[in-house]
Amino acid sequence: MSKTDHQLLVIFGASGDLTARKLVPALFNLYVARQLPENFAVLGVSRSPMSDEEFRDRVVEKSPYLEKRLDDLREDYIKRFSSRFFYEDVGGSYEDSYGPLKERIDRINVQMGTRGNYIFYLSTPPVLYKTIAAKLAEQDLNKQVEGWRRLIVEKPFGYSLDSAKELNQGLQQYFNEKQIYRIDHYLGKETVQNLLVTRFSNSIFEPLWNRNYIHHVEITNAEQVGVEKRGGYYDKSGAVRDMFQNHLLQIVSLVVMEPPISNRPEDIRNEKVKALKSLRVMKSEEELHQNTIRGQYVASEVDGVKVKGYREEEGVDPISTTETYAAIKFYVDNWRWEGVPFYVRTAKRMPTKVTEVVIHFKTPHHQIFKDVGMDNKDNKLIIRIQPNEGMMIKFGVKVPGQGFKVERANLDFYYSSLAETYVMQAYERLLLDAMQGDATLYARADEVEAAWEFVDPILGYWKKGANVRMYGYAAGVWGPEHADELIEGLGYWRNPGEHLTDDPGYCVIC
Ligand SMILES: NC(=O)C1=CN([C@@H]2O[C@H](COP(=O)(O)OP(=O)(O)OC[C@H]3O[C@@H](n4cnc5c(N)ncnc54)[C@H](OP(=O)(O)O)[C@@H]3O)[C@@H](O)[C@H]2O)C=CC1
Ligand SMILES: O=C1O[C@H](COP(=O)(O)O)[C@@H](O)[C@H](O)[C@H]1O
Repeated sequence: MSKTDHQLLVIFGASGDLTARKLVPALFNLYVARQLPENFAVLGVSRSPMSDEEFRDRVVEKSPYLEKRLDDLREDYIKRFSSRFFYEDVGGSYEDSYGPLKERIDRINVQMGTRGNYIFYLSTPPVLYKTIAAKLAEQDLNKQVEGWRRLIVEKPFGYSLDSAKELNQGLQQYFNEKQIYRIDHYLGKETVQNLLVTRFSNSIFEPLWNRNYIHHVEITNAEQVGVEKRGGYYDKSGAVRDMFQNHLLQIVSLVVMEPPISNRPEDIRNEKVKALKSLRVMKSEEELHQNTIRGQYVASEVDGVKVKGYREEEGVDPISTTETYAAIKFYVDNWRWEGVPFYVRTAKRMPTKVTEVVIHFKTPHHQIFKDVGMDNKDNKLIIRIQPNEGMMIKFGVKVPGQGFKVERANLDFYYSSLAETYVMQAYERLLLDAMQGDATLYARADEVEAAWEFVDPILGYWKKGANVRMYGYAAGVWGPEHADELIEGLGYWRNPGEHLTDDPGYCVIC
């Protein structure tokens, strides 16, 4: 295990939702698992005035997100964790001098023995990222003189290719790329990392991982919830910016990439960039029309409960044209993937929460059991990212008895079977990596820009509006039916249930 230096984590936007709901619970789990360094402190920064005690109450001692865990622990243990938290407000805006903040950081550094090692975590609205970086630099807080300095940036990384470039340049003016950690919480998921291990630590998958054996690749990211309380943010974003440009293209890059020469961060990230750059950018309106589908959930009833339509959600424009469903078909222009279609969809208000990658293998070239087999004889590898994380291979076997009746069987693995292994949540893993200076699971500037290169024309085409349909779909169904037509030759998506084995095409041998 890598060594974790003594350090101070400074969170900008510390009065916000992300800090309370994700960051502090992740730090707490690391603390309980004894993964935090001995000298570790957190300084929360926001505009709201708050004392250290009020901040400690809010994010630790009276936090609804820690409530259950705290009930099981001794009070002095919780107090010890909580006493590492401090708070400083930056006045009415983030634009005033950070002189007082620097003095506070210096004092905490001495008091807590954090040796000048600072992580600055930007969890504010993104418009402030560059300002905060500039203000930190004004106080030399970007300079690695006595300790190291790192900057973690929350998504979204831009709103378009141009704004992403502007943001990257803005940050790189003050921090060098090696100091910048762009967080994508999907990369912190064990099962997403397992894509690398499955592909590159086995000799049985990689020889088949190409156009000769793979018919198509299907990736589904479905959420049961709607936009919840984030309507204001989501309406300016939509499914493509919120999920596809970042999380799903990160998954695509891991499926598509060539084997890296080592597991060093830069070797892996170089291959991911190459993968993203090889996605065929759709240019003509015809291509965009044929290969992209957008939708929006409408009011309906799910299990007898009335569910609001997207346009009725709080913070959403009643005539909004923001998509809550996106399905995109595309190709990858390189030696390995030429001619293999990728189908990727993401949506809110689906029947269940599930994310999975399905590799559909080609049917055998010469089929001697054709007359006695099943309707659909393709082999599949299903990689379940969440929930009930695991993997399953579908293959044909002979039904015992006379003749050659073929049935499909499953070979499966569930992460839950590794019962003794503690599986870290995404933010735990990513925070710990940044604390240890490991950027493998963070997005590099060129990765983000390559993803935007692919996404920009889709959003541009949709924005034009004319002739681009917005399909309504009832909450609780698998999106617009029209999306099935995207999958040529198959005509339907795998609409998975909560469990890996929930599949209409699944059949046991009886
Ligand atoms: N919440 C989530 O689940 C996720 C959030 N993110 C990203 O993380 C970041 C933080 O998200 P979240 O915590 O939900 O955001 P919040 O809306 O809860 O706000 C975060 C902080 O920013 C400050 N703030 C809000 N509006 C302004 C403003 N106009 N000017 C200056 N400061 C402002 C607030 O503090 P104060 O008013 O006290 O200064 C608050 O502490 C965002 O970039 C978001 O996109 C990414 C993934 C998931
Ligand atoms: O980044 C985001 O991710 C969540 C989904 O994350 P998951 O880990 O629960 O799959 C999504 O709800 C949110 O809209 C988006 O901003």
